[in-house]
Amino acid sequence: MNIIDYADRDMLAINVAQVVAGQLESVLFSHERASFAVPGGTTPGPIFDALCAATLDWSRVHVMPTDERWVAEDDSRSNARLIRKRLLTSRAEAATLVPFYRAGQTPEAALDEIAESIAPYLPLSVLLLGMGEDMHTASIFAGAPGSAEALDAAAPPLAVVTPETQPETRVTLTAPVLDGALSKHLVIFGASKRAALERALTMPPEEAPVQAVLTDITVHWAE
Ligand SMILES: O=C(O)[C@H](O)[C@@H](O)[C@H](O)[C@H](O)COP(=O)(O)O
Repeated sequence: MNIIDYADRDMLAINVAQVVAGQLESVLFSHERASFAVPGGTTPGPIFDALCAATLDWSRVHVMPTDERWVAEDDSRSNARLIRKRLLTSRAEAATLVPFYRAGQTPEAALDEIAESIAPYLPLSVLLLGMGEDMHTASIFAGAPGSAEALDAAAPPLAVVTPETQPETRVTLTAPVLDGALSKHLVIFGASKRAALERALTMPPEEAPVQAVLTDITVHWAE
């Protein structure tokens, strides 16, 4: 795990966008397409704002959420909504979103169909993750129903997790898929998340799910 400290969040957003754009572009030099999984929450927005203007062949990039709250895309909590609004705009509008939410279906019933829709894009070319102060990442929340399955080394690509701290059920990429990404980035802001990451290094994944994806990852941190 490599940690890069930035002078401020703007510097971080610009640099992470440049690094990710470069990694996507180099994948596209030797592959027909590239896949990019991104988190929800408040962290990625500024990175998306910088990345969406990058000059690369976005028409060959498939973007998916690392996890989705099981809400309609017009719901303010939807990650697909965040991605469409902040990332798939400007030059990146040409990219393809691979959404998880399926209207009228339960997460459990939709899981196989979603797994089929993401299968062509695995392993992930580039992964961007966030982390909660409780050391969850994607929607793998310690102790939540479904998280043990999501952390299993033999887990299928997706799991349904129902964190009691969250207002809705989640569908998340599982640890093997996240950890198997070819280029991995974790972005965290603030002293408390930095301390939480340090704690996670001394804990098992069952108690600190982010621990399951920390091999060969670049952590980007700003106050
Ligand atoms: O859907 C989500 O919410 C994210 O995928 C989740 O894993 C997020 O990265 C963390 O909860 C951190 O959220 P903040 O960026 O808001 O701190």
